[in-house]
Order: sequence, then C-alpha cells, then structure tokens
Amino acid sequence: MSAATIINGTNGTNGQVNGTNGKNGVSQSSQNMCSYEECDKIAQHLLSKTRHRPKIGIICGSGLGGLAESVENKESFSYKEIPQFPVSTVPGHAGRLVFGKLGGKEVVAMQGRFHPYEGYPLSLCTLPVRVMKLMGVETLIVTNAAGGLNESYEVGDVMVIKDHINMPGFSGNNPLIGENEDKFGPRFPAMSSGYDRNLRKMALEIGKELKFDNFMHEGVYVMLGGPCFETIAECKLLRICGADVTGMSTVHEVIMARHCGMRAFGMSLVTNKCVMDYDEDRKANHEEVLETSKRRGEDMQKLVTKMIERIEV
Ligand SMILES: O=P(O)(O)O[C@@H]1C[C@H](O)[C@@H](CO)O1
Ligand code: HPA
Repeated sequence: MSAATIINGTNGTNGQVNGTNGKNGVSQSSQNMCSYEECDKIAQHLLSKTRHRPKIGIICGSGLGGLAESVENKESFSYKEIPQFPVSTVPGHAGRLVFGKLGGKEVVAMQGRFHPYEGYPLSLCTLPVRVMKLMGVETLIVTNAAGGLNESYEVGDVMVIKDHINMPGFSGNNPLIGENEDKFGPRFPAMSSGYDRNLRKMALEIGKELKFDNFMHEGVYVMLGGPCFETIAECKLLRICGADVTGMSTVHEVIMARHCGMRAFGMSLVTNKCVMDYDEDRKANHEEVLETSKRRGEDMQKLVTKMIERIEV
C-alpha cells in the first residue's frame, strides 16, 4: 500500500498529500493542515466517546507503547476509527489512542506515532497534538528510540531532551509551513525554550531517586527524515553539530505543542550506538531498536509515571 493510498483512503482520512483544496475544506496549505475548527471537531468527537478529560498527553516511541498499556480504566480508539487521522505503519507502533488514568492523573496516550518517512506531511503527523490541545491537554510528554552519537552513551541509556536540532527544518520542512492558524499560536514561535526546564529537572531528580542516574543523561536530540539510518559521515557531522542522539521523530511534535502553548517534555532511549567507524561491520537495524525498547521500557514507564504523579494539573 503506498503512502498516498494510506493517506487518501481506506479509513476516511483526509490528509491528501498533493491537493491544495481537499475535501471538507481540509486543506489550508500545500501541506494540507487541518483548520482549527476541524481539529476541534475531531477533539469534540473523541470527548463525546470517552468519559476521560485528559490534561496530560503522551506520545510513545518505537517499542515504548507499554506505557500506554499501563494506563488504568482504559478507553482505546484505533486510529482507523478516528476521523482524519492517519494510520500507523511501523512495527512497534500499535496505532491506538488510549484514554485513562496514569499516576493518578487523566491522560491520553498515543500508542504509536506518525513519521514523515511513512509518507505523511509533518502537519498531518502532528494533527493529534492539536487535537490533544483542544481536548484540554496542557502538558505533552514524548518518548522516542534514538541512536547514540555521544561516545559516552551506552545502549539502554536514557536521555532527557534539553534541546533539539530540526534538521528537516533546515531544508524548509516544518509542520507549521502554510497559512498560520492564529487561534493556535503565532506565525513565528520562539523555540529557545522547547523543553520545559522544571520538567527536565523533575525527571533527573526522579531518575536519582529511582537509582537510574547511572544510565541517565541530558542532551540534544537531532531529527532526520529517515527512513535510512545515518551514514558514518552524517553521524560524524551531527556529533560536531552538538547532537547527542539522532532519531526520526519528536521534533515536529514538540514544535506543534509549543506553538499552541503546551508544555513539552521529551526523553530518548538510546536503542543503539551509531556506527562512527569505517572499520566497524555493525549495522543499525529496527530489530535492535525494538529489542532495547523491550529491555528498558519498564524503567521508562516507572519514570514517566512518577513524573505524572508530581505534575500539577
Ligand atoms: O518513533 P520513534 O522515533 O521512537 O522511532 C524510531 C525512529 C524510527 O521510526 C525507528 C527506527 O528504528 O525508531
Ligand atoms: N538513527 C535514527 N533513528 C533511530 C536510530 C538511529 O540510529 N535508532 C533508533 N531510531
């Protein structure tokens, strides 16, 4: 099934890749951004189907969907059932929106996210973030699987994201491209405080309490478009640029969250060490990514759950 088929079709989504004037007035730009009113329609539709009223949103990374499984009093919706939503196509991304309670708070969790390499424009990948906002979510927590560039990071280490490098943005690809939706936020949002300082501090403190500090760091995440894992030369370049880990997600979601005034927090699991040496035969692969996520998933769950317990809503 091609990306265009997925987007145009089978589940009633309206995320046409190419058109500028999609059905139901969906398109506002060449990237087919949903309007504020359309996002609100999806949000109200979901709220009419669940008794939960989430204030905290979670996006689970590759193989890290166990966090959504640990939600109590769950009410789940397959992305296929949600109007205008894309569908998940990547192993390790179940493709469900899960409402319920975690750490004593009402949450909504994406068990599976959308990546640009699946063929979706960034504005469509981030549609759920705006829908979360209109459902009342104030804080967004994102996790991801990433490759370690920092030589001191080991497989299984966890990195609290301090800042990001929006590599797709360097070539003009940003989820906010197109007509600005002023009701969400400004045309030119600042991105110098993307990742909330208090939440970062809280995560590192909780990490200490849980005795996770021997495998926790704080650092910089760089997003590339994927789906290829990086070349050795690219890894060397990214490291010189100041990145500690590299991945294929998160940045577009955090941009969208910050644009509409949500607080954002992100955490990367180092699922593999990037190959940085021409004499090495090791190759990055998605199986290793999922294997590491499985191994460290429960620790990440504990940490996020404790954070949610402490977040004031
Ligand atoms: O959704 P995330 O960023 O956790 O997934 C990473 C990046 C690719 O989708 C995949 C590569 O193994 O894992
Ligand atoms: N590169 C990019 N994305 C990733 C990696 C990687 O090495 N590991 C997990 N996601």
